[in-house]
Amino acid sequence: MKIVFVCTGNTCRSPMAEAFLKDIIKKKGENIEDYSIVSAGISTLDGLKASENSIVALSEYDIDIREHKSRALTKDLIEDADLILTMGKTHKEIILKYLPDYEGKVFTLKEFLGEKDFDIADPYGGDLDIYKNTAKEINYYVEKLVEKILKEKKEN
Ligand SMILES: N[C@@H](Cc1ccc(OP(=O)(O)O)cc1)C(=O)O
Repeated sequence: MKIVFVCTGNTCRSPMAEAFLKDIIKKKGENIEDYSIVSAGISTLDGLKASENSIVALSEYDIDIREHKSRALTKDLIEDADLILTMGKTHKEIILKYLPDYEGKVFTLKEFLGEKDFDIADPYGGDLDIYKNTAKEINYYVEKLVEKILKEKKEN
């Protein structure tokens, strides 16, 4: 299964989501080789480090994202993915504005999990507490995501 998380800069939210998903999938005893889990940004450059506060926030979960390098979202990444999960509504809207054919596989993370409030707020420029809250929120939803993926896998 190929999943792409999308945010704006790919230095804060989507790298957290990517790292949480890899970590939780492994902890559930799943074979990580069965999954391709990446993240990308709608408006970024390739090769930027994760923001310092994101690195610190995830270190509290014993997750190390110091090696993360940002990547710009591409049409190829979207075409190739099974599921594209965006951090905000705008990210989804931008993708579908250019690539409307992929409507069936692009969702906000919260929408995909049946929530009404669609955005994971952008912590960019905020203090460490804001990043810790973002990490907590993303971790919560990624836990739910794993439950959903594994449930669907069992049923199929
Ligand atoms: N605001 C930044 C870009 C940016 C926006 C959001 C951001 O956070 P995230 O990686 O969660 O989208 C990171 C970077 C700029 O001034 O260019």
